[in-house]
Amino acid sequence: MAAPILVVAAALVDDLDQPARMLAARRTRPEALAGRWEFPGGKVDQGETPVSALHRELREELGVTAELGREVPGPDDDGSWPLTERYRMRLWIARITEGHPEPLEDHDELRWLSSAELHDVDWIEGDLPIVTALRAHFEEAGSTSGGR
Ligand SMILES: Nc1nc2c([nH]c(=O)n2[C@H]2C[C@H](O)[C@@H](COP(=O)(O)OP(=O)(O)OP(=O)(O)O)O2)c(=O)[nH]1
Repeated sequence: MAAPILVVAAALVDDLDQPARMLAARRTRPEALAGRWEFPGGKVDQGETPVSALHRELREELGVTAELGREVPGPDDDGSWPLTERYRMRLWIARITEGHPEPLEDHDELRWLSSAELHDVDWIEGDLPIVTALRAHFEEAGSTSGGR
């Protein structure tokens, strides 16, 4: 079987070091995924690096520029998260530096979720372990912020 296709995405947060809120996006297509929530991003095109693909996707989908923080490593050898048999995903924590996010392409709604709300939306199945990992990261960041 062919190697799974690489998707790149961002966990956009309000603050890279002390994240309190993260942006989730609701998909409009394909039909099987419409209405499910995900991390903004998309496939890496031929000739693109994963990081340049991610900047392009954020610009196209949300109309924003972002600075990337650390990558959230998944269990695969290349640091990716398995999504399905067809796709694997690398994910970076990121912060918007220019623009106000709008659901320009592929999404019809955006929501900023607090750490306690991270599981309140209907995530695409393959994203659930990532959301759980991020929640632990948010809580850890919160507990080291001196209760701020
Ligand atoms: N962007 C993104 N895709 C995800 C996530 N979780 C998940 O299973 N996927 C799947 C959905 C899609 O089948 C695939 C990514 O495809 P996409 O449709 O976002 O990629 P793209 O923007 O390059 O799409 P296209 O122009 O080629 O249609 O990965 C996620 O959190 N974010």
